[in-house]
Amino acid sequence: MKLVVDIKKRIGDFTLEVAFETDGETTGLLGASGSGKSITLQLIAGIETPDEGQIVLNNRVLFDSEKGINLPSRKRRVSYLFQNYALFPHMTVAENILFPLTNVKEEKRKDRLEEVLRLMALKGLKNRYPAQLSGGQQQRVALARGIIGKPEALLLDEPFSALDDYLKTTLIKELMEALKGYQGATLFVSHNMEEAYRICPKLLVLSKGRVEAYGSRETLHHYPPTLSVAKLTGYRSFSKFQTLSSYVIKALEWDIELQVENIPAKQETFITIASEKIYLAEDSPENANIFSAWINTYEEGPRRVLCYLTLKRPPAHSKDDHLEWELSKEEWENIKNKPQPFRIRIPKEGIRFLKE
Ligand SMILES: Nc1ncnc2c1ncn2[C@@H]1O[C@H](COP(=O)(O)OP(=O)(O)OP(=O)(O)O)[C@@H](O)[C@H]1O
Repeated sequence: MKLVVDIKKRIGDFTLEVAFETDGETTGLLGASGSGKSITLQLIAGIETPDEGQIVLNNRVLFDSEKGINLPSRKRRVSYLFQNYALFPHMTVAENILFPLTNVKEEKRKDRLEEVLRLMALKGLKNRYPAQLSGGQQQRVALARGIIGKPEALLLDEPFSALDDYLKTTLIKELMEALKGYQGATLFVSHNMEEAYRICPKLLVLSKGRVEAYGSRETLHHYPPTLSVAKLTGYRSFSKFQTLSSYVIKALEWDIELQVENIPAKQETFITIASEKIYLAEDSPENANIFSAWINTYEEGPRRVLCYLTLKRPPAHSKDDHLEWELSKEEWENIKNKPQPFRIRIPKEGIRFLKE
């Protein structure tokens, strides 16, 4: 199962120009608001038409501007589920879900219905009307309707945005199970990195209508190529830097010299450090990249504590020059009453160079 997209579309001042290929692995579409995620899905679904390019699904050409091919939505075998899913109010849950299954024998329809009702945790609700369902249940009916016809591509535009956290987690698990057996190409738009990470082995990051990064979730998390991808993937401390010698840089915001493993490329102008990759220096035999740090403020979560460090004696700092340090509750209990400053260590291998 393969989806190949190489398209261009101008809408007003906005230009979308994206090219990527996905296989059976679910791909998460991330990017700031207005970066072109929804339009990309609409172009693949056939709701909008590209100005130029090609869309090919499992060797079937859905769109080709040069050959003049533009299959209508209903013939694409693509299911597009968007935020404002519309259920038919006068139809029951079962009727809504079965709606796309025309020309299918009654027995098969029943089997498929039972299968998707189970998958979407909707058993017992099949005779209700949409108005008698919660927002989350309605969303699951829409998902069930989207997959009942076994589309070759499933395009999900923030399908869980209306759900509370608990239900969201449960449904994400269920959806992951369902998608394991699903053979089609799946694109999943999300604003939430953690949600996308849990569901999607591959991530595609859009920025201003272009592909800024595309790769496995592990690669993008460990080696974000740009400042905005790093922000999306959860990095929170950034500094401009100056190269002092081959393997020594000066982080300007934090005013420290750091030994690094790699020589930065020309276009790389920022560095970042993962907040969980900072350690107490006490127990370390290493002596590179050790600094005095004061905790300025901290936020205590249920399992982790986030400290905002300053590497200069307070109060000579601004909010921007903080270095974020994430600790487990256990580590926090160990250090919270110790006198400051602490000695912290920033391992060379935890430092990442970023393009702007
Ligand atoms: N029908 C339209 N007419 C004019 N401009 C449009 C239209 N639809 C979308 N746009 C513009 O195209 C750009 C991309 O929109 P799109 O909805 O794809 O973004 P998105 O990444 O899905 O954003 P969000 O995360 O906010 O949903 C935006 O700048 C938007 O204003």
